[in-house]
Amino acid sequence: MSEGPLSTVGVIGAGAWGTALAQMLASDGRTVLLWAREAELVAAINADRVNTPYLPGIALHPTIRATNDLDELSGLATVLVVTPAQHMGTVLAGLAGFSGDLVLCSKGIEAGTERMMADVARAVVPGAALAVLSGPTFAHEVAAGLPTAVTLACSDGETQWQRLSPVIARPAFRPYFSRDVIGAEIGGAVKNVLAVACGVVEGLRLGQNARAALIGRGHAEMVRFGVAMGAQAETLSGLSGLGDLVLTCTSTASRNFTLGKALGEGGSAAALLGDRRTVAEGAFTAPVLAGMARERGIAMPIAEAVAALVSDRVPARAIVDTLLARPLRAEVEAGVPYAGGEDSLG
Ligand SMILES: NC(=O)C1=CN([C@@H]2O[C@H](COP(=O)(O)OP(=O)(O)OC[C@H]3O[C@@H](n4cnc5c(N)ncnc54)[C@H](O)[C@@H]3O)[C@@H](O)[C@H]2O)C=CC1
Ligand SMILES: O=C(CO)COP(=O)(O)O
Repeated sequence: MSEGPLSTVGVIGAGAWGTALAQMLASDGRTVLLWAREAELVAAINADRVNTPYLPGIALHPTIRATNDLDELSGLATVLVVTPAQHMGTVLAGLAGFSGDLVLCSKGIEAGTERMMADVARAVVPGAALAVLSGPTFAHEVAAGLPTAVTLACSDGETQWQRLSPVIARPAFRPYFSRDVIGAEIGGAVKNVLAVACGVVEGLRLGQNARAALIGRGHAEMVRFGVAMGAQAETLSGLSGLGDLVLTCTSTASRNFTLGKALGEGGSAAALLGDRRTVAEGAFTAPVLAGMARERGIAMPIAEAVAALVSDRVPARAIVDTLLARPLRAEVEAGVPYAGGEDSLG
């Protein structure tokens, strides 16, 4: 299906992912309005056609225009939101009256409120039609035009998909339709936490078996939590769940994995998080995710371990010992990966 004359698309957030999405969207010649928080970045993108701080080495298409003014995006039909998860609510407050399709691309859970990104957006921009775009998508690969597939979960179902898919799909960028908004959100948020854990395995040189075990048992945690929150298990085994989990748990291109590796090598979380410019969402999601799981009686020992680690409460080696000492149990119970058990990681 074609969308007629190419519509202008807005992108909020000019970090690596927002800029890569703008580049992908502009690849068919359409205008993309890219909102950046930093005035100097707006000027640099418009003058030099490159986003050196966040996506260096990519020559941006001429139809991308950066702006610092959210009002410029308020009348568009489609806007992608790509801020760090913890700042989405504050930034979206500047677009409160928006009534088009708002496509949420950030991965995380809001600390303090325990809100998923769609809950944040629904509260702040009540007139928008929400969708979630999530999947295995390293920004630099999408910006380079390499083949990529994502879940596009539409809260308004097929009608919204018919509107959005021609705007978002490109020959090498394939969205797959879903109605499972919460499932797509949980996959992206939880995999960041698990990627930190896989980085720790690498930093401690625990081997490939340990990494695969962590991906398998981490996925079990994702499914337990997701199903309890109303997600479909199938979504969590798809692109935005298992697909993204495998990508981020196996590559030093992942910021979350790299953070975990440095923690495994003995770095302190406070020091590692203190002066980074780019966002490792798992560090912010782990404590709130672990808290939500505890409140609901859902066993998530790996998420608990990462929460303890990013708070500098327990050293990495001690956490591994605790995980290995857990009682033996069934792998699957009544169709859901085993849900029982208590853990204490400090
Ligand atoms: N980089 C990637 O490959 C992918 C990232 N994502 C998600 O996209 C979201 C954005 O990540 P990136 O684009 O990678 O960011 P980034 O790490 O490249 O850049 C950090 C961004 O945070 C913004 N920022 C810093 N302080 C802020 C504040 N107080 N208020 C508002 N914005 C602030 C900066 O302006 C910049 O845009 C995250 O939720 C991430 O999980 C999703 C898929 C792929
Ligand atoms: O979400 C991502 C890939 O899908 C990016 O992962 P990192 O934030 O760990 O780099």
